[in-house]
Amino acid sequence: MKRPSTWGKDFPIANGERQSPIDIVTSAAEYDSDVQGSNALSTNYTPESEVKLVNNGHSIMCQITKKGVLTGGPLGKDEYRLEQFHLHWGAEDGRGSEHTVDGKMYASELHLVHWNASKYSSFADAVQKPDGLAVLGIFITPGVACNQFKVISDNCGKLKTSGAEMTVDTTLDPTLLLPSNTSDYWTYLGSLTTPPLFESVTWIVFKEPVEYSKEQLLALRNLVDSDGNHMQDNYRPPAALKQRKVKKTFT
Ligand SMILES: CCCCCCc1ccc(S(N)(=O)=O)cc1
Ligand SMILES: [Zn+2]
Repeated sequence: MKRPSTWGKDFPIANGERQSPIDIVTSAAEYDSDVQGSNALSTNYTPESEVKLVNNGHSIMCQITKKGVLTGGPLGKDEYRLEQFHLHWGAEDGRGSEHTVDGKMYASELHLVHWNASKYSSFADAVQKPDGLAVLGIFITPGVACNQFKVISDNCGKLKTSGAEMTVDTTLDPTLLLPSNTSDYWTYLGSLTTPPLFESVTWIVFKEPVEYSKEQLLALRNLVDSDGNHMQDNYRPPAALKQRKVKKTFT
């Protein structure tokens, strides 16, 4: 994939009104009490009984096969189905996340991608609809190892080149990839952060980062992309906020 600065030519929506990621200016975010209590954000994931991993040339992706559901919070009454998760990261710890918080970049960002199964028939059908997708963004910071992520990081060596796929014969519970606090998040209307950049994503970015070990981050940086280079810095820089408001669920 060419550099983000070149995307505007082939994907004019790159300069659209609801592009992602954004810099989250915490002082400008508006508290929204409506996303608490009974309609708090809720995940109900079924652990994968085997794990399908793909090096798709610009990230490492886990294709979900079990029924996993995200509801509540900013999603109204709709039920969003977990489709896949993947990550973005830097060449070093000081950069790599797509969203930033008051200009701060994290080392990596995990995206759990869901599609609106209450209104659409498939991910492909939902991917271009304004209320089609919901993505959970989890910031990653260097620290202790994340045990559930070992299923991915321990297999990066076997997924080195673009197009490589494998099925790992182990279970994986996506719930264990989430931060302990899933009540505090920012949410706003945005887009896919890679081409085709469709403006179809309700973003939910958790305030609490998750720790991965140095080794786990290094495993990501040793992957090879579709250009045959080390897969690093596969993050899009923040786009203009334009006429949008970011909501927050905490004071
Ligand atoms: C017509 C096929 C479209 C596939 C779109 C795949 C995709 C999913 C999530 C994200 S992200 N980084 O915004 O979570 C980017 C791209
Ligand atoms: Zn992503």
